[in-house]
Amino acid sequence: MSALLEVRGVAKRFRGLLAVDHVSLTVNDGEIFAVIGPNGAGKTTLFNLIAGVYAPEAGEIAFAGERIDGAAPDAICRRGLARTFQIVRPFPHLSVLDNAIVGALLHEHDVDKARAAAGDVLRRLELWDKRAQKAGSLTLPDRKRLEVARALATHPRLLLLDEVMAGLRPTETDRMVAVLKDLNRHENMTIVLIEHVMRAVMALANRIHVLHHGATIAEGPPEVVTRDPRVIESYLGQADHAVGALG
Ligand SMILES: Nc1ncnc2c1ncn2[C@@H]1O[C@H](COP(=O)(O)OP(=O)(O)OP(=O)(O)O)[C@@H](O)[C@H]1O
Repeated sequence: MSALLEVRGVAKRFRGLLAVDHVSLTVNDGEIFAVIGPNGAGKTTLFNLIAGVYAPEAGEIAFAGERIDGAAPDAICRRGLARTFQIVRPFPHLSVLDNAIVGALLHEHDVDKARAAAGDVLRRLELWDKRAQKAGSLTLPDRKRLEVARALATHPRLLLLDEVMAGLRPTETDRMVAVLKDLNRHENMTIVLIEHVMRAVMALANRIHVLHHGATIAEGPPEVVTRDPRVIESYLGQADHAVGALG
């Protein structure tokens, strides 16, 4: 397996607080890689560094062998690295289809082709029947799926998913897990997900990276990481997470 994303010793500080403390990780082509950790551990800030929202104060980030740290978010997205946001942000007054078209137009300047590509993505995410609905009127599970659809419409090689299971019921979580597994298996989509829903992490991830106070405390296959005493103490020991992880 070859490395698609390499993060080497990145750091980011907010007013003296080291939110990401010299973190390194490598995500291989075709892998599903999870980043977990307690609230405030630095997971979203790490995504923001990878996606170009912030430039790291230390370290380097390479995507497909080329440095991307310090590049603008749209330039990084154009290279094939798409992300969703923890707080879903579709354009509420646009239809579901138009939201997906906006994503597709990043690579495809022909509007008809962008529309066709957006339609493919909406069918895959089971949103085609709702294509004419305003995004703002969707239920939470549908908004979460639209967020993934918008990222996918940009035609990425790597998807960064920030808590796409949050607030979903178990059956809706299972649906999202099935969609992501299908994308990974049939499109060879590499996926990095931040996720608190351990049932989904265990069902999806090849490897898990654990952050605590901005720093890495463990990394490895799910069955190893979830037995690591430091991970149990800092994160999985919290009742909410233990149920899903160990049940
Ligand atoms: N823009 C910002 N300005 C100041 N502090 C910030 C900013 N963004 C994040 N932080 C702080 O950095 C730390 C890491 O936050 P971050 O959102 O990356 O954690 P997280 O692991 O994603 O948490 P959660 O699971 O709650 O989403 C926290 O202490 C947070 O308060």
